[in-house]
Amino acid sequence: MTTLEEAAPAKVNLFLHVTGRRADGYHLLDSLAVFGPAADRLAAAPADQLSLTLAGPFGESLAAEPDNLVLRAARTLAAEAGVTAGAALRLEKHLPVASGIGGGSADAAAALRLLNRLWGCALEETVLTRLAAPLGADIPVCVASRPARMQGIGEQISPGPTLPECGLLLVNPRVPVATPAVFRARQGGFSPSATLPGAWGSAAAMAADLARLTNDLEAPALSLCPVIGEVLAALRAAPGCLLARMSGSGATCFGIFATPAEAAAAARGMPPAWWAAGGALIT
Ligand SMILES: C[C@](O)(CO)[C@H](O)COP(=O)(O)OP(=O)(O)OC[C@H]1O[C@@H](n2ccc(N)nc2=O)[C@H](O)[C@@H]1O
Ligand SMILES: Nc1ncnc2c1ncn2[C@@H]1O[C@H](COP(=O)(O)OP(=O)(O)OP(=O)(O)O)[C@@H](O)[C@H]1O
Repeated sequence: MTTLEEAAPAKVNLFLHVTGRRADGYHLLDSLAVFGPAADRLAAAPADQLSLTLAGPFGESLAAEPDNLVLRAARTLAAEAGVTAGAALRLEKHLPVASGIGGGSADAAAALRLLNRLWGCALEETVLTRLAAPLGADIPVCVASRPARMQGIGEQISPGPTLPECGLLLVNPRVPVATPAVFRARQGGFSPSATLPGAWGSAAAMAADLARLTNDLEAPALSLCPVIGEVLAALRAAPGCLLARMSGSGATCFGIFATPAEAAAAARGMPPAWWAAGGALIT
């Protein structure tokens, strides 16, 4: 039987400015999303019914319920393409849940790509991106899983600067953080949109520019989950760390390094009770 597979890489917000708020309460953002160095894996085999099983180190933190984003994405695609077949889906969960690196969003986007192939729908990437938007603000950018600028509430996607080869380290203290609570805890006004170059020639140049920008959700997330401060301090103390910041609504924080090997070495130096993954940023 044919089994197809897709990787669902972590999404990392290198900066995240909250630039405004819509009448429906959703926030307008300006962010640069990049992907790597850890991923969930989704596999699909043909079947009459739609089903989902969970595996992997974080599989037990989720229930394979109908509201799992993978199944919601599958139903959305089937409805759009008029598919009546099912699929036996298996999600291997390597990314911590509710952690600011869009694990559920990456899984949903992977489901769209995977079932588009399994069911022979042949929908263009732009169509999958449009289908993704109502499922969650982070899902459109995860469809291509390529570095991209996110604006609007996340659905306006455009190419970001050309990125240098560099290393990325992700560290999560194993404390889940709920995205709506972080947006609610935010105080103060809005930030301007960022001005970005067309390309960064080195990790150091990228880190220097990013240091002038912020993650506006870092302060509210810290107020709800103080251990984030310890994660940031550990990253800043790691040899070769050029910049440390929180991703998305937290609690995962990232460090930028000149090389993937330095990021992987720094991962081995993090406290064993935390989740850490170091390697290459997908350019
Ligand atoms: C913080 C980010 O991770 C940055 O990439 C995303 O904006 C969040 O994306 P997400 O988790 O896919 O968000 P959704 O599942 O669509 O929304 C969860 C909740 O976050 C808040 N939310 C989300 C996105 C956004 N632009 N403004 C918001 O205010 C809303 O309260 C919403 O009910
Ligand atoms: N396949 C899935 N993987 C992870 N979470 C899922 C999935 N399906 C549904 N969810 C629900 O979505 C919520 C958010 O999970 P997710 O891991 O995507 O958050 P996040 O990393 O904070 O995302 P973001 O960076 O987009 O804010 C979880 O609380 C979980 O109950």
